[in-house]
Amino acid sequence: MIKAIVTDIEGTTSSIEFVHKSLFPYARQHMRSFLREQAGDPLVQALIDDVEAVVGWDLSIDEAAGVLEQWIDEDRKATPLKTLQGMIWKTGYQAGELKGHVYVDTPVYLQRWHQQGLQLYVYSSGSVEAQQLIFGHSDAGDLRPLFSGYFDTQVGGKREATSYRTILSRIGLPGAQVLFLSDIGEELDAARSAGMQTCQLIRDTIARPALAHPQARDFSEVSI
Ligand SMILES: CSCCC(=O)C(=O)COP(=O)(O)O
Ligand SMILES: [Mg+2]
Repeated sequence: MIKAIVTDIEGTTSSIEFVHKSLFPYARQHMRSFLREQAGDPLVQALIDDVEAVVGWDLSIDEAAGVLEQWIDEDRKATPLKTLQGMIWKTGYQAGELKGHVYVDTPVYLQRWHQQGLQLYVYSSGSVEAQQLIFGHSDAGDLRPLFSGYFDTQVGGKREATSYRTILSRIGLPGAQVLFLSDIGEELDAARSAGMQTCQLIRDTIARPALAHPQARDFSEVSI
């Protein structure tokens, strides 16, 4: 019996278009000025140190901005980039320049599953702060009260089974009682390797069907 649902964001609760055409361009547009203004913040400096560790040499602020802009263009899921994006998006949401997209069925079924007593969690490459922002400032209002917890790449990459084992140990349930929702077959494969139940969301024609997993066109078709 399913007792918890862990959901991906991009392509699952929210559209890929919103992430790639609104969120990523917003972060790219503001990355350089954000780094220039916030370089004195020890957290920002530590994130730049993490970028330097990946590229293998010291970077000026402008060079770091150039690397991070390139990573945005390449859709890299690097943790320092994801943390910085969340910090930049926070300003955008607070200024009303960003509104978190969720599909119309997303709040309806999150609410229904929550009322049924299921525990709801998020696992996204976006930072925990970014996850709380998109659901806190969503088209359907503040959805954060529905969630019991959030996981990002601090637990590991989404295509690695060990990440899902870590999530299971944090949730405190066996994999057989946890359903993972995602649009990406490799993520579902990794979750299943860790023992989780899976369902692939095929929201649009961009999605690549992974026939090894049950499929749903929206949350109304997800079988609990
Ligand atoms: C938290 S909203 C931004 C999502 C994001 O940055 C991203 O890279 C999409 O990752 P996901 O794991 O949700 O597909
Ligand atoms: Mg996704």
